[in-house]
Amino acid sequence: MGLSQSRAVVNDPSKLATKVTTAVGNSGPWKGFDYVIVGGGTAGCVLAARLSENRDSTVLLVEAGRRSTLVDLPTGIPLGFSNIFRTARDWNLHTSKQKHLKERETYWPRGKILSGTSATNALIYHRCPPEDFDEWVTLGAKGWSYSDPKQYFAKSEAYCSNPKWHPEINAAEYGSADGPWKIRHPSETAPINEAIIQTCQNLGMRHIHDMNAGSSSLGVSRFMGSMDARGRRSSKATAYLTDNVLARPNLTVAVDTMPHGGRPRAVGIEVSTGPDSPRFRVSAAREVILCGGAIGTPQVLLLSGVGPADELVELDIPVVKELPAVGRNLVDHVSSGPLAFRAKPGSTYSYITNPISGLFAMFKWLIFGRGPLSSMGWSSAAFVRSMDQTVPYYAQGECVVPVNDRTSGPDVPDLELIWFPLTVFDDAFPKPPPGTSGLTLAAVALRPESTGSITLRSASVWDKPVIDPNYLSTESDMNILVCGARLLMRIARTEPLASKLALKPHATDLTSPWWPGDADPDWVSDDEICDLLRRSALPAWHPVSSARMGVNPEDSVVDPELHVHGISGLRVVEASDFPAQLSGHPCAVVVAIAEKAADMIKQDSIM
Ligand SMILES: Cc1cc2nc3c(=O)[nH]c(=O)nc-3n(C[C@H](O)[C@H](O)[C@H](O)COP(=O)(O)OP(=O)(O)OC[C@H]3O[C@@H](n4cnc5c(N)ncnc54)[C@H](O)[C@@H]3O)c2cc1C
Repeated sequence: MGLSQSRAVVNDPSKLATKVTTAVGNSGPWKGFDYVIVGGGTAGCVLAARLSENRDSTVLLVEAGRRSTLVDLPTGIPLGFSNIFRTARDWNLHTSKQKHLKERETYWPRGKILSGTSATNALIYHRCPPEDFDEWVTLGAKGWSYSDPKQYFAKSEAYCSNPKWHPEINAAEYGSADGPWKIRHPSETAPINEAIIQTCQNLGMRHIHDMNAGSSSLGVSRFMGSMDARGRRSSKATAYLTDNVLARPNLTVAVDTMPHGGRPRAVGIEVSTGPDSPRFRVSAAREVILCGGAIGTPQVLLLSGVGPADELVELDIPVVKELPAVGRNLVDHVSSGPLAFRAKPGSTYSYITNPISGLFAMFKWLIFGRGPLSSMGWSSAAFVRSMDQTVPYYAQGECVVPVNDRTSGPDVPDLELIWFPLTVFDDAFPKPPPGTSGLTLAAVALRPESTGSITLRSASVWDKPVIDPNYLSTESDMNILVCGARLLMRIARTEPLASKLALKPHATDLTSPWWPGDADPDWVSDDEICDLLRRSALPAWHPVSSARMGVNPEDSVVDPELHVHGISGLRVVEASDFPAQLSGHPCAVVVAIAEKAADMIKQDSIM
C-alpha cells in the first residue's frame, strides 16, 4: 500500500522519498506510494483527487512549480491571464527558429504552478465537435468515441447558469451543480462583442446558442468559461485540490520538485528541487502516471530512455525502450497573431489600460466579482470551413486559394475567428500609445497539416527541450490563414461592427501597427497577407499528440488505456495523448481524459 504520511503540500523531497546516497544509487527499499503522478497540471490535479478518493491507495503528486499564493492573484482574474506570462509561474518557453515565420522564435507560455496551464489559460470551456472523437477511434483510440468523454465532461462540470443567457442553454446537457469544475457564461462582455456576433450573422453565419451541446459546430457563439459566480477562475487546483481533498492522509503533493527519470518497469521516479540539490527516489507500487503536458512528458520519457533510439544514443542516454513516436507528431493550432483594428471609444475595454480606470476595475472585481476583469477577453468566436464557398472570403464569394480538407467531418470547422476587446500587439509591430482604443481579431487554423517535434537539448531535465512545431510549413495551412485574415477584414467592414471601428480607407503602409485593420479585403493581395502572416503568426498554444494514442508502437506512444507501449506500470494522461488535433479548445477534453483515466486506473487496481 505504500506510505501514508502527509496531509500537506510539501517542498522537501526528504519527507517523501529516499535520498540517493551513491552514484549508482540505492538498491532500495525506497519510500513509496501506490501511484506517483508527475505533473500537477490540468490532468494531474484531476487524477490526484480522483485516485485518492480510494482511501486504501496512497498517491503522490509531483509538480515542478509552486502552489498558488496571494502573489498569484492575477491567475484568478479572468481578463488578467496574460499577467502570468514570463513570470516565475511560467515555463517561459520559446520555439526554435521557425523557418516559415521569418526565422522567429515564438514565445510559448505554459503554467509552472499547481494547476498547470489551467491556471494561466484564457478560460474558454469547449467540449469540441463530436466528430473529432469519432475520428480518434478510426485512428486506433478504441473506447474514445464522443459518448465516452461526454459522460466525463458531465462528471467534471459544475454548471452554473447565468440568467442573461440561461434561456439559450439546456442545463440538462451539463453535469450537476455540485461537480468540481465551475463553468458558466461570464457576467460581462464588452459591448463590441454583441456587434461582432451580429455582424457574423449578417455575413451568413448561423448563431449557435450552445456550442457544447454537440449538435452544431459551425457558426458564431458565445463561450462559456471556467469560472465561478464570483467572476473568479476555476482552475484545476481550485476545483479538484480543495482543502478537503488536500487534507486526505493518503494524498501527498510535492511542489517545486522535478523528476530526473524512471526505471525499466516504471517502479518509481527520482526527484530533486534543483540541478545541484540531492536526489531522492520514490517508488510506485502500482503505477507512475505522467501528466507533464505535451512538452514536459516527452521530455521526461526521453530522459528515462524511452524514445527514438538514435536521439537517445546521441545524448548517451541508455535506451530502455525504443519508441520512435515519443516527441514526434507534435501539432499545435497556429493563429494569424493579433490583428489590431482602431475602435471608437466606448465599446471596448481599452479604457482599463489607464491606471485609474484599471484600479477602479480591480476594486469592482475584488468586491463584486463584476466588471471588465471578470470577463474572459476571448469571449466569443466564429467557426467556419475554409473551403465553404458560401463564406465571403473573397469579393466574388468563392475561395480561390487551394486548401486541403483535413476536417473530421463535413460540419466541422478548420478555421476559428476570435476577438478580444483590447489591442494586443506582438513584437512584429510597434505599439501605439497606451489607452488607444482598439479591438484585436485573430484567425486560428484548427487542423494544420504541419507537424513538428519535441527533442532534447541535453541529457539534463533542467535544460528546456527544443520545441519545433514547424508552423505554416505547407501551402494549404498558409492558405487557410489567408482566408481567415481576409474574412476578419471583411467582418470589420460590415455593419454593425463597421460603425464602431475607426478604419481608414485602404492603407498601404505595411509596417503600421494598424495596417491589418486598415487593409480593405477587396484591395489587398494574397501576397501581402502572406507576408503579414509570416511576420505576425503565433502559436495558439494548444500543443497535442507528442505521445499520441494508437495501436502501433511505430507511430504512437500509448495504447487506448493510455499505457506506454511495452512498459508496464507507466501511463501518460494529458494533451499529448490526443491521436489528432481537435477543432476547438482542448482544456475540457484534457479534464475528460483525466476523469476517464482515473476510472480505468481504479478499475485495474481491483482486477
Ligand atoms: C496562454 C494559453 C491560453 C489557453 N487558453 C485556453 C482556453 O481558453 N481554453 C482551452 O480549452 N485551452 C486553452 N489553452 C490550452 C490548455 O490550457 C492546455 O491544453 C491544457 O491546460 C493542457 O493540460 P495538460 O494537463 O496537458 O498540461 P498542463 O496543464 O500544462 O500541466 C502540466 C504540468 O506538469 C508540470 N510539469 C511539466 N514538466 C514537469 C516535470 N518535469 N516535473 C514536474 N512537473 C512538470 C507543469 O508545471 C504543469 O503544472 C491555453 C493555453 C495557453 C498557454
